[in-house]
Amino acid sequence: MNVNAASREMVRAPSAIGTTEGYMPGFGNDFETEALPGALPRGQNSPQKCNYGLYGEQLSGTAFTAPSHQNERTWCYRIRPSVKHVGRFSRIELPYWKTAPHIVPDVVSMGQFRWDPAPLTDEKLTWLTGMRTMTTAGDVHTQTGMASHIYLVTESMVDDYFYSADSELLVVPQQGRLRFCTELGIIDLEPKEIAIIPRGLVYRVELLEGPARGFVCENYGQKFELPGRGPIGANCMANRRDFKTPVAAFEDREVPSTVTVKWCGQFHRCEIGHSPLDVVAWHGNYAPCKYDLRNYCPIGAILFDHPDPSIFTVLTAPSGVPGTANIDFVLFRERWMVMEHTFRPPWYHKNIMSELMGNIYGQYDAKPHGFVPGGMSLHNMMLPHGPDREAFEKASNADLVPEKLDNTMSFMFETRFPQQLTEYAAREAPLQDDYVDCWNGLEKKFDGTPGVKP
Ligand SMILES: O=C(O)Cc1cc(O)ccc1O
Ligand SMILES: [Fe+2]
Repeated sequence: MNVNAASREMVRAPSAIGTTEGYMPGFGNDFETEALPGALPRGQNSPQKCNYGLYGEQLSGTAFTAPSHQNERTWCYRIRPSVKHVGRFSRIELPYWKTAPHIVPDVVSMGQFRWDPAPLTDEKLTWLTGMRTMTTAGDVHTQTGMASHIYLVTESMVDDYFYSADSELLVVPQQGRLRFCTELGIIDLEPKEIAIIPRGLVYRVELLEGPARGFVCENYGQKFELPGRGPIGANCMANRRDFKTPVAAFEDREVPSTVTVKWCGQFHRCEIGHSPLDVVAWHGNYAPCKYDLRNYCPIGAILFDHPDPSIFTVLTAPSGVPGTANIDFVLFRERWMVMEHTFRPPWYHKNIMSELMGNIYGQYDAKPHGFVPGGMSLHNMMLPHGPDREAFEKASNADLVPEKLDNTMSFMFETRFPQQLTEYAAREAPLQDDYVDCWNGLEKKFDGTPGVKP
């Protein structure tokens, strides 16, 4: 049966009761969904013959023997097994997408850096050709560390599919709208939302509204999960119910197509005669999802002092050392500042973790100017940083009435590993050569006499 041969639209499962159209709620839930009635086997994973002539196949996101609360896998019922979606591979180059370990001779990564937004372009760029690595950390071969990228997308991937064996991708759009057509369903993504694309999942990215620009955290390590809330309790921060996983969708397209695989930092491509997005039904807990950052409920200081930014963690990817993340994804969004007798912006500090930040929209309190939407900054391991002079003077002299920080959304990819700049970040991207001067004007106020100084 060729249900959908002529159409570019995938056949999507009807949404179940209680779901937003096209998505099922919950983070890490055990989902089940079918795009054709009866396609999902009942009561077992491997029937002798699957309905509709489908093939059963398991996608394992954790070791078979991972503890049950961490164990993630999904059972797919598909038109062809995945092994028919690959042929003979040949290596291709995507020169702007780099992988750790990647240390460029003559590029100095030790320091504080800031970039203006990567300029939008008329050049034809897809999700693959438009990916530009800014930093890498750790080592993909040992499944530790991460890379940060910016993407510029001006055209859709057509009959061209991709998966990363190296990593899960956390996508943070800043401009434009993208559609991720994946093996497990369709995710539409726009600024103020994020998506998680699991390791090994095949997809193509279509441009819904362009040009599109955004940030990506490529996680080589253990998957992102929700942070423990400790004494905060069972609610607030990111709530599980606000994550959305797509319902099953498939296409039965027999056209010349390509599949590109990222594997240990190299890219390999093969040609096949059909779309690999042919999963008609699936069940399991290893799946892509999206989350609307406007649902993030920040917790903060309600009397005095400025807490550590870990209170704003949306997602954390563990490193194996308890409490020390491979990556924390941290969100600085709209919130009230009410602290009394307090310097309210971030304090001056040096951090063993390295801090890669991006601005989605608005103004960030520690850097009122220069850190602009689409821009990025890096405060690398144990390099001091904090508010610029303007922010310091303003906050030191402000009338401490309750104040709403409005129209602001920045984020941080914070990793336990030092981040190495790519050649692109150091030489091609719009690096602000004068960034460190933002602290130059900080005055010596000390004059040896006691008392508060102007
Ligand atoms: O450096 C930054 O701007 C990020 C940050 C914010 C904050 O509120 C406290 C510490 C911190 O590193
Ligand atoms: Fe910081």
